[in-house]
Amino acid sequence: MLRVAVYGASGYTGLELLKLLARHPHAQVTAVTTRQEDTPTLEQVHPQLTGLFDLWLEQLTADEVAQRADVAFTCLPHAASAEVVKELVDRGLRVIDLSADYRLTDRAIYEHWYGVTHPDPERLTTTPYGLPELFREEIRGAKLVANPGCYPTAAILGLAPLLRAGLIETSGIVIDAKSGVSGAGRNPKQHLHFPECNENLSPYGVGTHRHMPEIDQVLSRVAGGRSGAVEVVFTPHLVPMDRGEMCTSYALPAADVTTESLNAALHAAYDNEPFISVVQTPPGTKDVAHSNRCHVYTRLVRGRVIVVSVIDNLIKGASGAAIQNFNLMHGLDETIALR
Ligand SMILES: NC(=O)C1=CN([C@@H]2O[C@H](COP(=O)(O)OP(=O)(O)OC[C@H]3O[C@@H](n4cnc5c(N)ncnc54)[C@H](OP(=O)(O)O)[C@@H]3O)[C@@H](O)[C@H]2O)C=CC1
Ligand SMILES: CC(=O)N[C@@H](CCC(=O)OP(=O)(O)O)C(=O)O
Repeated sequence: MLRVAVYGASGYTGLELLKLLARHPHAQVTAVTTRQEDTPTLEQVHPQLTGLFDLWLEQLTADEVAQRADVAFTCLPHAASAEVVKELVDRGLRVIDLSADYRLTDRAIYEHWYGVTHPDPERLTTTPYGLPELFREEIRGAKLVANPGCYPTAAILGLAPLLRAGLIETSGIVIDAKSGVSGAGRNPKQHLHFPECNENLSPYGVGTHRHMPEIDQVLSRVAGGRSGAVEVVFTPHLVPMDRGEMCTSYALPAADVTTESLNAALHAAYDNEPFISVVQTPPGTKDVAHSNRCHVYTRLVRGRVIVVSVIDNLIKGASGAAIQNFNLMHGLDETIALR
């Protein structure tokens, strides 16, 4: 049995993670942390967890956590997360970081897009990017894994097999993305207030969203330097629904591509993957809601390749992927607690 600590347990990814951990046969949650002075029970913070854990949220030092846990999930905002992660890794814990802190391998790019000094830059080049469908072997046995962002997960899963197969050009990729409001976390903000976001559809972070360099980095690696680095145009939209995420991506075909050859490349990549399905009718976010699944759909239309991918932002886009990485890091069946 692995003893598990969850940092930032009061948030949305913390909640989803705890629901999955509650049914994990090899995990026992022994610590849940908060910055707050009072110590509510998990049930008070998340009534959905009633009866599942006998735990209080606590302010704990890294030394205290190291005595109680073998593994930690850090469900914290970026920058705050790396401050904690470095202390835990130094004390021998394995860590799955749900924040963006270890995803970008270049410190200068991180500091440019996030506007903060990286608290633990030495680990940036050695931390695997936790997308098992692309980097499974690097994740196996790793001490620290960078869980991907939700939008990058959906976008990359749609585009990577087509890039790798040489079916799309590296330049000219456009990603039109949509997310439910839980993607922004539980902390209230004005644009997430019900009268502001209900019955409204709005783009944000146009040209400035920090997931753009993350997608570029991973797709450039997948393309293997073919025609230089990938630079996508990525525009996210906030959709008035609780959860779910869709990326509709457009790319230029690189060769004599057909809808059949596009589908063949996706099938070759995903037919043995437990959580990815290539579908033949346009997918919707409800098809994968509350699951660790991603559905991918592709067509060639008027000389453009279209790829649609859907995930649940809180599961395959965050906590489900974190459990998948936890399983891989510990040599367990990757699908435990996720089927
Ligand atoms: N929501 C999503 O769909 C996804 C989120 N992520 C990433 O996962 C991480 C967690 O996200 P999410 O659960 O949505 O966020 P939430 O805002 O819902 O929860 C984060 C928790 O972290 C704690 N916290 C907040 N600020 C700080 C701080 N400065 N220092 C330490 N602790 C803090 C808070 O707990 P307390 O007040 O009790 O201390 C809070 O409840 C973030 O990095 C996010 O970007 C990644 C993929 C998808
Ligand atoms: C709707 C909404 O606001 N979504 C978030 C995505 C959260 C996420 O996955 O971001 P991390 O990179 O921090 O993990 C955003 O656009 O910032």
